[in-house]
This record gives sequence, structure tokens and C-alpha cells, in this order.
Amino acid sequence: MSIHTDELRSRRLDSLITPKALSQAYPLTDAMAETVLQARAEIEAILKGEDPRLLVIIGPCSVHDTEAALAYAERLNTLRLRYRDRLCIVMRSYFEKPRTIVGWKGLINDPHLDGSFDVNTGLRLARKLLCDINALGVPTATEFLDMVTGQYIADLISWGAIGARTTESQVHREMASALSCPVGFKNGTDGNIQIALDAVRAASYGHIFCSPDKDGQMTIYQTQGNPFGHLILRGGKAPNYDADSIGLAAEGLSQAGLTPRLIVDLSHGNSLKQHSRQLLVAEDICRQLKQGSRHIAGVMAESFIIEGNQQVVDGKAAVFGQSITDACLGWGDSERLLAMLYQALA
Ligand SMILES: O=C[C@H](O)[C@H](O)COP(=O)(O)O
Ligand SMILES: C=C(OP(=O)(O)O)C(=O)O
Repeated sequence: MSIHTDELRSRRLDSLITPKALSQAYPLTDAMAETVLQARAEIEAILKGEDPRLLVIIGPCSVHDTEAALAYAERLNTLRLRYRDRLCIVMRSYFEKPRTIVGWKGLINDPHLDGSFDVNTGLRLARKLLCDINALGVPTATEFLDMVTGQYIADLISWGAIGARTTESQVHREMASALSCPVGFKNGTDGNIQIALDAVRAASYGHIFCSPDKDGQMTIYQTQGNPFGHLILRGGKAPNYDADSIGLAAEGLSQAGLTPRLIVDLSHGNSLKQHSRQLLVAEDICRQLKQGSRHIAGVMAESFIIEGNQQVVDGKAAVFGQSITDACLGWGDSERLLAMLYQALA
């Protein structure tokens, strides 16, 4: 057996900590569990149309500095409490970035921003931050991209996303069918909505899903199906936040036997990747809400403390609270955005 035919293009870097060991280091307290369970129940009620509030998923495009993310969470909490009678605010806490080709893939993958890929530290930082944010009473949202790392943090997540680049992937749909939180599926990067409608349906069924268990043992799970899958309109070749596009998507949902309620991503294809345009998209959404649209269950926005984005130089991001992936709204505009959404639900 001296000839090897596999593992020819990979090399072992390190062993991964187990999900259980990480949870023991950063446990889910009863108060955090309460935050998660209450937020999930509220989001589910909003998606069903039983809670008239608007779900608002807002926060940085990605977390690269946990101190800055926590500072943002503290600011956001003030507005979350102020607007809680009309808005259900959940903080975007994204640790995994899907790349069009290549690039920094997020805090879990490369926490030191220098290509050292210290995944164990990335997982520790991500879990600790989620504990700290939930301890404030702020619920968290994330994208589930990797098939393994979700096991380390999913108990602290109130809302999950499957991104535009993975909505059509069978394993992501299977994963979503197992997740305990509501999961939004984005339309494809080209604007294809059908793949997201198919994904919502696929995830609502039970599947067989192979994943590590909390001890790290590879396990065959039988999933139950997720009844709270939903559509996220993120734009594609053209934006899709206007009333006609939302009406068409709602019709598609109804024809597929799904609740015609969806989330609009103010960013990405809808903002033409120009961060300030999120406010223009929001104005249109507010108009639709004021006109009584029943299809808009929520919105998503990319926002941080400092407007725009920055380059990482020598493993360092120089500006505190500014994105190192997509450009975000700054704090002032984020305050204006939340005030505008709140007014629209008057
Ligand atoms: O949300 C972030 C980005 O839009 C996504 O990760 C794709 O980024 P990229 O096209 O720069 O790789
Ligand atoms: C990558 C993201 O979005 P999309 O999948 O829509 O490109 C995101 O929301 O971070």
C-alpha cells in the first residue's frame, strides 16, 4: 500500500475542536436561549403574517473584528428596543463569505486575515461573539455556507440564510431542512427566483443528511424538514425590489403552495452594489408598505459603524468598524434607515 491515489491535492493542517468542546468553553446560557427562542418564534409569526411587524436583518457584510461587531451590536440594541413595537431587529453576524471566485472567506476561515487559516480560533471568536451579542438580548442572523461549521454556532442563531451562490445546492437544502431556525433562500445571482422557490420546497421535506455530531463523530441524520423556509429577493442582472417584481415573486410562491411573503435584500443586486442605494431601495419598500403590501415580511441591510469598505493591508484592517467585504451604510444612514422603516409601519 505504498502507492497513494487520493489526498494528492490536500495536506493536513490541524484537527478541529469538537462542537461540544467549543460549547463548553462558550456555553449557551438560559438567557441567551431565551433570546434565540423568542426571536425565532417572532420571526416565524412575521413570516406567517400573524405578527404585523417588519423583520429587519441588519449588520455588517461580514464580521472581521469581534470588538467592532460588539460595539455595533450595542448601538443596534438601543434602536432595537426603541422600535420593537413595529420592527423585529436581528443583527447580521456573518462569519462565512461565499466568493464569486476567490477572496477572504470570513472570520471562521481566516480570523487573522493573513492566510494562516486558523479555523479553530475563527470558530472560538465567532461563538464567543454570538454569545456576547445574544447576552445583550440582540438576536443574530448568519449565512450557513460550510457543511461542518454550522454545528458550532447554530444554537445561537435566530435566522439563517442560504446565499445566492448556494440556493441551488442540494446539500444546502438538506442542511436547511435540519436547521432549527427559519431559513431564507436568496434568488440566484442572475436573478433566477425559481431556484429559490424550489429550495424552499426542498428544505420543507425531510432528508438524509450526513454531518458531524456535537462530539465530531460523522453521523447520518434524518432531518424533519423546515416549515419556515422563505424567499429573499436580492436582485440579479436587474433589481427585483419594485412592486411588480415582488408581486410576481409572491405569485410564484402562491403557485408553489407557499405563503406569499418574502424578504427584500436592500443590498447586493438590488443596490447595484452601491451601498448608499440601499436607502433608495428602502424608500421604495416603504412606499409599498404604506400602500398596504402584504408580501413584504422583512428587509435585509448591510450596515456598519463607518460607511463604505476598506482594503486589508498586511493582515490589518486600519479603520475600526468598517467592512472589509462589501461596502456598508454607516451608522448615521443606518439610523435613518431604521427610522424610515419604523415610520412606514405607522
Ligand atoms: O456579500 C458579499 C459579497 O457580495 C459576496 O461574498 C461575493 O463577493 P465577491 O463577488 O466579492 O467574491
Ligand atoms: C453573500 C451575500 O449575499 P448574496 O448571496 O445575495 O450574494 C450576503 O448576504 O452576504
